[in-house]
Amino acid sequence: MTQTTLPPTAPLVMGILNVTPDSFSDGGKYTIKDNALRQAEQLIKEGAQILDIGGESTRPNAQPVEEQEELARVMPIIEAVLAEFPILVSVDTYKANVMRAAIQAGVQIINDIAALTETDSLQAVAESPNVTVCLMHKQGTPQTMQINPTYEDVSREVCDYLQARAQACLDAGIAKERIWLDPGFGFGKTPEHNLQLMNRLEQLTALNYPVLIGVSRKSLLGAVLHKPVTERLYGSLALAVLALSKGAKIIRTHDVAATVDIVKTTYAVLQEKTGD
Ligand SMILES: Nc1nc2[nH]c(SCCc3ccc(S(N)(=O)=O)cc3)nc2c(=O)[nH]1
Repeated sequence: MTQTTLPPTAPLVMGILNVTPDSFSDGGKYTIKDNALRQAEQLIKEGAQILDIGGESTRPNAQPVEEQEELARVMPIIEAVLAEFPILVSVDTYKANVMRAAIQAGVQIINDIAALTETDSLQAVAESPNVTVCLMHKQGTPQTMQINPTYEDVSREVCDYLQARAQACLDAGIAKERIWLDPGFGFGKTPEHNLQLMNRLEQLTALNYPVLIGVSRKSLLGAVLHKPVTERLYGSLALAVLALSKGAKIIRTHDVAATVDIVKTTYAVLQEKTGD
């Protein structure tokens, strides 16, 4: 088959919209619909190209949320954002029926931390003709993943897992162009594991799928900077620049305006063009 080499597209910025009471770093500021929509508007104003809407916190030790509760949280926001704003929407869920409802409502991207391994989720995405899916690596569950993360070679094992999950999608009839990969920073990794994954990110981008990275404000930065989540912007930007320089294509972040500028700047260097 002749490979059509498409012109390189600028990396995308995915803004985080948590609609969870105990969300990772917003502290549940945006649990009610109008607050969530105000935050959506803010992220779009700052230049986000994608809004990632999640109804269940998956940070370490977070408690799972029942399907009905997750639907009640995310669906009104998904429907309102899709109706009001010209922006791509992803839903951060591992539940097949939440995926189906979100796809039905018109989301363009499924962001699955479980890489379509949960019951019926691969089928839910395969039923759609065009939704994009981000397959993320994690070891264990939010309740267990940080107890004692262990690998022989974390970069190799993460790449092998994601390649296998991508193959499962291809076998289910999901086109290669619809698949993104993500190493899952902080999902069953020690700080050293996260540093190795970042330092060897080329191993993942070499698989030739768009790579999404989510390092915004995560504990790797706490381990390096010894600062709270509210003071990890500069470290988050440093990691984003490194990931972009290694070929990452989507950056998931709380801090959209700052990330938009480092994406533009890094991309200008990589293209040797100002972008005007
Ligand atoms: N594709 C994709 N989706 C994501 N959704 C989330 S929610 C963040 C959960 C969390 C918070 C904090 C830590 S920690 N202990 O490293 O600070 C780990 C996980 N993240 C990601 C990510 O990366 N990719």
